Amino acid sequence: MADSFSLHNVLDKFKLCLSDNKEVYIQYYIAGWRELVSFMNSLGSVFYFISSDVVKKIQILDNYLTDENGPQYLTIQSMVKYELDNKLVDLTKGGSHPESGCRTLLRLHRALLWLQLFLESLRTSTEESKTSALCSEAYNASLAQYHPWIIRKAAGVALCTLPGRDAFFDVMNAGSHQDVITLLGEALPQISEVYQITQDLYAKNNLLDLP
Ligand SMILES: CCCCCCCC/C=C\CCCCCCCC(=O)N[C@@H](COP(=O)(O)O)[C@H](O)/C=C/CCCCCCCCCCCCC
Repeated sequence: MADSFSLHNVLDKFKLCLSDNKEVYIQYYIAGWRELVSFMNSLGSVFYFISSDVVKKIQILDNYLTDENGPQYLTIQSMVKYELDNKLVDLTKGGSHPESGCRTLLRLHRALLWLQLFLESLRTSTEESKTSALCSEAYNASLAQYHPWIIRKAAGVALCTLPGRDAFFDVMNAGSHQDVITLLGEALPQISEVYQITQDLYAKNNLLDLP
């Protein structure tokens, strides 16, 4: 169990993502995902195949951020411009840039929609709600369409092991259940704004279907 995990940490990172002119800082975007990985690792080894994929994608983006062209990766907007201007994005399969920043971030971006839907359903859930059902519904409405059958099946098995609603709220480590619900209500619009800005940017540049 990651003792230091708190829902506050996740939400703080996503809050820091937006610059004054509404660009999305990659540094904080991946920091938010790191917090989520720490949460997922606390749920047990059955989630390892999911968290290891997220860790791999965080690492790819972190490498871009810290290499010599790091300043080009300050925000998602600057990354898109830099990679497209320099033909560093494979628009079809089999090119020479299979792990571009744009493609890698797109995978996390799609997962951010899942997170948004899941947290919103948790916020409005009742004591009878089952986290596994809420999580599956959010998954089916977002990420599942991009995953092959075998991944969807494995995700379904993992989701069955999720703790119940009360335990889940406790693991979020953000006060009483009412505190968690209030916090989610305050923070979800910010995650949603980060999602929407990225979605519009990718749509404008025809990047939503990168292989
Ligand atoms: C305090 C917050 C409460 C909730 C926190 C939950 C923490 C969740 C952290 C991460 C969630 C899932 C992120 C999944 C990212 C998937 C990226 C992806 O689509 N990768 C696939 C494609 O990659 P490429 O091959 O094209 O490079 C890859 O094939 C997928 C591998 C793993 C399977 C992903 C299954 C997703 C299941 C979603 C449910 C997550 C359950 C979390 C439990 C709360």
